[in-house]
Amino acid sequence: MASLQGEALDILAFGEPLMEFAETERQGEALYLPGFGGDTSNAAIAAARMGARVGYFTAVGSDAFGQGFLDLWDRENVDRSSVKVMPGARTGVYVISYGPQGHQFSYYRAGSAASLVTPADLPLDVIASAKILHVSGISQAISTTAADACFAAIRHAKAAGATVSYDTNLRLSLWPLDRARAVIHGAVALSDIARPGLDDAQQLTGLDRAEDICDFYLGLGCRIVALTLGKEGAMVAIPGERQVIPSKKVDAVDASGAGDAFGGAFLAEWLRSRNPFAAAEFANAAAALSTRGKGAVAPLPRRADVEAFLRA
Ligand SMILES: O=C(O)C(=O)C[C@H](O)[C@H](O)COP(=O)(O)O
Repeated sequence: MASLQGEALDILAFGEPLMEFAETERQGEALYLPGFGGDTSNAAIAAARMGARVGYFTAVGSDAFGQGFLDLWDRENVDRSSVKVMPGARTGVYVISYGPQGHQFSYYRAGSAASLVTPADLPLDVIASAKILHVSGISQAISTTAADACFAAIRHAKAAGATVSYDTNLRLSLWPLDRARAVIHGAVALSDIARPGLDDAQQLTGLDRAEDICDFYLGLGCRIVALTLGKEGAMVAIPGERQVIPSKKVDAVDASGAGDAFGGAFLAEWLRSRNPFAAAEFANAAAALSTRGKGAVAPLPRRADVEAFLRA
């Protein structure tokens, strides 16, 4: 399904999709499992699997991986009618490898189609009609034109009365910390929902404690902070109230994409209940279930899986 037939979107996400190759082994030989990644695309699919009406904006190359994404979004009920296909450009790629510290990402994305997006490419009508615009630090790290396009999209969404959600997703192999901090915090200050992860936020803010980090992002002007704490769950803060929402235990295989599973499920559930604490409990369950298989998208649960898990 290329378009949700003119229905207004709950969520429009904007960023870079990346073809994924996740390291595995068969009979002692290294093997790379193909899959799909890219933080905002992962979050879009996670939200669509939870029943939200979701669209995605980016540019893909006129190559096999770009076509693979168009087909994926169609299968996942993600409206991709505003996605640009750039002739002669390539779709980015990343490899996930696993070591004692968990997963590591290697990128093959410089000059990718998504990094060539400029503010002039933005689908302004779609942005203005969605309830939530979701972007991330990675959406802004990939190029200066993409960073500018994110700022322009955020301002356009705000002017139309939409909610802006921002996942800080710090990737120091894409940009240095000082520039990342300036851009990410500039954008978070324009956003309503901040979605940092603890490790990223400690580097970005120089603060150690989750409570102080939540206060910092509320101080930038966000209405809701949903700070993920890895295995500990999440801390959710709104002005005047803060709660730790403990994680759900599962036998985890791979945490790649767990932050995006949380983010997509959080937005989908928050739109239904407008209760950020309940949304975080739901999102914790979705994130836990997403760690039971390798790769970012394939193991993402559906709403029925999350509800059954929460009842069990
Ligand atoms: O690194 C990038 O640029 C990507 O988009 C690749 C991955 O798909 C996400 O980074 C996964 O994100 P997490 O949920 O934080 O594990």
